[in-house]
Amino acid sequence: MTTPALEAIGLTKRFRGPGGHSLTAVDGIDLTIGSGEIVAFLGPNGAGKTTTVDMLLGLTSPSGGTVRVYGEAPRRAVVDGRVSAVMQTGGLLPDFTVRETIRAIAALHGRPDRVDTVVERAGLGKLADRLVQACSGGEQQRLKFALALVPDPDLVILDEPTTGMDVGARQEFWDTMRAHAADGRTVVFATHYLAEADAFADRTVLMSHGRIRADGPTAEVRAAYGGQTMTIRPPADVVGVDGIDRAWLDDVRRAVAPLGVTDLEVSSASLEAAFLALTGAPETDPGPSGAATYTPTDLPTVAQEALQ
Ligand SMILES: Nc1ncnc2c1ncn2[C@@H]1O[C@H](COP(=O)(O)OP(=O)(O)OP(=O)(O)O)[C@@H](O)[C@H]1O
Repeated sequence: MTTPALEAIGLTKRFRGPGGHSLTAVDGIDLTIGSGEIVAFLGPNGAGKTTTVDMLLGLTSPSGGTVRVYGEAPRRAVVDGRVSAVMQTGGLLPDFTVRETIRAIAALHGRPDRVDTVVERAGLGKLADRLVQACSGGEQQRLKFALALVPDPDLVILDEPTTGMDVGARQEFWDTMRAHAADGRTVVFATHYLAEADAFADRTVLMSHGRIRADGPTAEVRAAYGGQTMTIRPPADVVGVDGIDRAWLDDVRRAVAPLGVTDLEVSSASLEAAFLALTGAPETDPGPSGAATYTPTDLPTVAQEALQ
């Protein structure tokens, strides 16, 4: 059997919280990630993602449980260049250029041969001679990614890697990441962005309150927790400037079929629906767009049956 990239058993981290109370940030996580997987850790603020990542990298010691990276202690795997990370925090030297920064880190790793490859892989060719202080937040984030690639790691761990990037930069970043993963590398990233997990991860591990709430192929996590979504187009006379008439919507909740609804569409719910269902966040109000979306749990059984 091949050694997994990551294996955590009963991984736990407790902190001393305000007033001396113990706070369990990570609560007995079991997790195995194989080589070549792209895995998203998805969860709201305070779910325990960063604490988990810190333990996977040996930056903080678990209060309980074990973690192995390619069968080794995390610190050993980092020293051996098998794993590297792009973290939320961690500074860059503002007076260095992008290339000088990469050269310095490559020298530290004894890998000066990697500079050109890394500049190209991270798409930094045009920025190579720019001072770090003149780079945007997104460009600096990309530079951090480049630094993580210097030791040619088998596993890259990224904590909120696209923070500060606009939509275009985010897209470019993930294109780069895909190219990196294409030759069998393992990528694990923590994110708040549901769309990123949906678009880039084969597998999603959904965390809240320090526990894993769901773990599986991203499409399955979506299907299991998001169920299905029904989109309806109401008759024109019930749509006003303020949106769809509330009384009419109540009627729809009671019985969809007799009300002249057309263009009934049933589709897979978004990962967002899964996320909301799991984290217990309030449901969004149907906007004034003239169309309304409900999860089946909103609807009476009769309406759900009509959709089967
Ligand atoms: N050093 C620390 N001391 C005390 N409590 C901490 C410490 N680090 C994290 N925590 C607490 O542990 C919990 C989990 O935090 P963590 O940063 O792992 O969550 P997260 O999912 O990464 O959140 P975010 O998405 O906001 O980064 C939170 O309640 C946090 O306040």
